[in-house]
Amino acid sequence: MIFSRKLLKETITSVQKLIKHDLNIVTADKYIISVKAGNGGTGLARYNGCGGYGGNVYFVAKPNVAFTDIKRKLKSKMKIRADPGVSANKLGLIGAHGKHEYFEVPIGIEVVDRENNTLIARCSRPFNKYLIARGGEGGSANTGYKGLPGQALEIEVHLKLRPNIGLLGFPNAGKSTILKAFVPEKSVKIADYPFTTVNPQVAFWNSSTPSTSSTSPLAENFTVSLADLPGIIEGASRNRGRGYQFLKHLEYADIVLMVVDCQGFQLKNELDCPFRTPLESIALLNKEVENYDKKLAKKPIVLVLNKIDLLESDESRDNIQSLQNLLKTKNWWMGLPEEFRPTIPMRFENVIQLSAKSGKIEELQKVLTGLRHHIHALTDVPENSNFEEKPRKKRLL
Ligand SMILES: Nc1nc2c(ncn2[C@@H]2O[C@H](COP(=O)(O)OP(=O)(O)OP(=O)(O)O)[C@@H](O)[C@H]2O)c(=O)[nH]1
Ligand SMILES: [Mg+2]
Repeated sequence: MIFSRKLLKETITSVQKLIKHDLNIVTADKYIISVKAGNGGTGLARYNGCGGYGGNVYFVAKPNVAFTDIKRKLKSKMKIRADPGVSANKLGLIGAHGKHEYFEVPIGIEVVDRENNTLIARCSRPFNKYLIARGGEGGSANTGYKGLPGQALEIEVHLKLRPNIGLLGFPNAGKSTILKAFVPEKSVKIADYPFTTVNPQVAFWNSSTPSTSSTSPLAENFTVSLADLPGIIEGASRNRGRGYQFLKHLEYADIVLMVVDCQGFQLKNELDCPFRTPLESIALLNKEVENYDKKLAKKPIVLVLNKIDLLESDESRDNIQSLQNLLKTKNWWMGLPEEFRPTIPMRFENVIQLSAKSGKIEELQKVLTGLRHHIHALTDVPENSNFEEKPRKKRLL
């Protein structure tokens, strides 16, 4: 009996651990939902009766809602509906308004209208409500006593991670190995083939470095979130290799950690996948990032030249040293052929040589700690919603 209790406790603990671990793996970061606001109720022409307005559909940003809760609540139908307005009749000349639908979503999601690919709302303010679809006007003399239809639209909701530090690089560069070096207790999938990481995953690193600045909110002991993203490939900004879905997670990153294999990169040993030197890889990553979003190329970026333990000759070590020196200059890209040159060349905050596999990442940690003035506390949510609500018209009757 005692034994089985112990076993049960152990099982519960390991399941809890697993769940905790799973929460940090982002298995879904986009849903498609059909939204329909309520139709207006019909009026009654003979008695000048007015139908009620249809209900609106709102999203309410809530801190304790997870992205996957959306799917859990909507199940496979993925539909959100608000009530129609009540029609006028002889006994009730003013029809009641339809009930609004308030749907809870996690903070930070973005809502895009699929028809014209426009951003409808950025749900960034906790407990704020965001109008997604407006209910139809109730029938009255204005509308010829017809109830107007509520807005109907198909939307995409996007989860964008807000990591303090986002890892960027071609496949196999060693991004996950770096994450693992930061958080050795986390189970991270690492392998010697491209696309090992298929879903973004987030880890938390606690730095207990003594404070040098009294102004930083994160002085002394601070925790930063790191997002390990799947490797992108050339053409990622045109969504090749689902690149768009991964680059979007860097939009809100405070610092981008760009990782490049110091021996260069080739996706496959095939003609249409040419070998890229480390410098070409960096320039191509720069181009992908700027094509996706110019603002991204201007973020604070730390560049890691990884796998230096694989450099065998003095000559190759010297070459990497010269490359490191070149990358610290403003015009690092100028010697490249035209097709590699970025439009917005990145200015690296720092360039580091590393062997992530060895786990010795103190220098990188020091550099990131030195950049903590760029890092927002994990609770900060930038506010930039400008969506205004239009009140329902007052009716005279
Ligand atoms: N020798 C050496 N190998 C490394 C180093 N860092 C990573 N590797 C190896 O490189 C391979 C790829 O490492 P990952 O960390 O999975 O690379 P990734 O960038 O996360 O790859 P994707 O998830 O496919 O984008 C693995 O076999 C690692 O063990 C390093 O510093 N030195
Ligand atoms: Mg990986």
